[in-house]
Amino acid sequence: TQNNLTPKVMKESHPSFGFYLTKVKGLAPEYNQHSALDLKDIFSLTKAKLKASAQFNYMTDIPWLMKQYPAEYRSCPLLIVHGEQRGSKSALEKAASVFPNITLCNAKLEIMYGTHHTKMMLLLYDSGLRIVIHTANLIENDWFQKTQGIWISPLFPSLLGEQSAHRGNSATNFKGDLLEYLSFYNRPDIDEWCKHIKGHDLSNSSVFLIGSIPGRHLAERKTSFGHLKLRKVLNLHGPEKSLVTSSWPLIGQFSSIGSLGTDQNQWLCGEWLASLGTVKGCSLTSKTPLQLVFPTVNNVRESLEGYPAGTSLPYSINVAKKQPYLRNFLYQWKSDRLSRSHASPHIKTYLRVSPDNSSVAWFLLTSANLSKAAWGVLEKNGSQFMIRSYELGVLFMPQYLVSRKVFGVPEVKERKANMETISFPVPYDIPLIPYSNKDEIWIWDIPHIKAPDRHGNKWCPP
Ligand SMILES: O=C(O)c1cnc2c(S(=O)(=O)O)cccc2c1O
Repeated sequence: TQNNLTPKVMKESHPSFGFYLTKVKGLAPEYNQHSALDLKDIFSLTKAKLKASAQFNYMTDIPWLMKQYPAEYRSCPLLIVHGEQRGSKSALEKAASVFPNITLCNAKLEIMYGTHHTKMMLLLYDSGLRIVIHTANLIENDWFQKTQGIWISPLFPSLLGEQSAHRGNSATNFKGDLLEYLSFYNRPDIDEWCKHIKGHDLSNSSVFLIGSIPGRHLAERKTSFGHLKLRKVLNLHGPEKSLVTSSWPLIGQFSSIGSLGTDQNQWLCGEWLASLGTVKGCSLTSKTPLQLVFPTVNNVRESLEGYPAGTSLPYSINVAKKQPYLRNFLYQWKSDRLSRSHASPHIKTYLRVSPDNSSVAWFLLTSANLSKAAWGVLEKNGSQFMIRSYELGVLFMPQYLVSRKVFGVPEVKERKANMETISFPVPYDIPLIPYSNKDEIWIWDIPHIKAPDRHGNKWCPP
């Protein structure tokens, strides 16, 4: 019998720091009960009355989305922010036209190949505002058989009529950064939501916002977004370099990979790794060991979905063959602790781990895959920073969440003596498992016919 899996009304000091995964159908209850949510759970976390909501996403199935809202809220104003263009835009307009409460907002995409990847919900209640930043498309296929990440904010109280960009901010400047990110859409419907955000007290938000806005950013705006924003935050608020030395590996985990350049030292192990390897007071430690988690062909074949999981892992052969060096950094998807080794990853996470795999210096949940389009690339001798896509993520820093220097890693047997640390619920098993010499990286546009998946099918793309 399906016992009541909706979480108890969440204590604001939930030990997961507001970080959750999506439920996976068919798992034993304990793997779904506490730190896993589905969309209906998100709408039921509070008894407060929903007044309006905004959904920022890449793919939205409007009829399905409306069914996830409790019936009494299906007529509340809903703003859907998307990046559809041409045919798919008119399809979305057609689907939305059936629902008078839905307004569509088309994020401008003026740079080629840019997409609106950002996945965020703004939920305005009669007694507060909740923000959700996550990795799942608003389509059924993304919500019950994959590993997806969700950050749920506290229910931020109203400033009782006052609107302020500064009051109700936090030490992480979350409110300021969110307002800045939203201002770059330059859309009236989004500006309306900025007024709601200004009207609430976000001083309880203890995560940093790391967003990407398409553009060629100059001067101080270069560090407002993408990997240069992360570099700035780590430089100002990151771990001590005496503790987190360059021997601490950087783990990147994602569901797609872009063209990273023919030489790994150009972007990947150059400017990108220098940013993610930054610690307080210094950066440019590109000696950081790099570990990249991306599913093998076997990981996909053995997943709950079988080979079709690969339709959400769009790594193309034309890109892969230009960067064989990636092989040196690759690790498998494995999440036995959470019973999600077969829940194909659509989540994207980045973290810094100690060489002995006992501690985590910081953890980022984001929509950003491993690509220049998402993270940005310096151009014109570093004078401008070019980003193609909208992305959004939240950075969990131990000092701001548990006033400790590091998080622990869950299930670390030999806990160091008196290292009473608080674990961060990392969604995959650490230590990571490297690719075996027989493993191949998943590529979605070539055949995979050596062995059938659990549904008895092979993969023969069109
Ligand atoms: O969640 C997203 O934001 C996202 C973006 N793009 C995807 C693509 S593709 O546009 O890159 O071809 C192909 C398959 C799945 C995708 C996806 O899940």
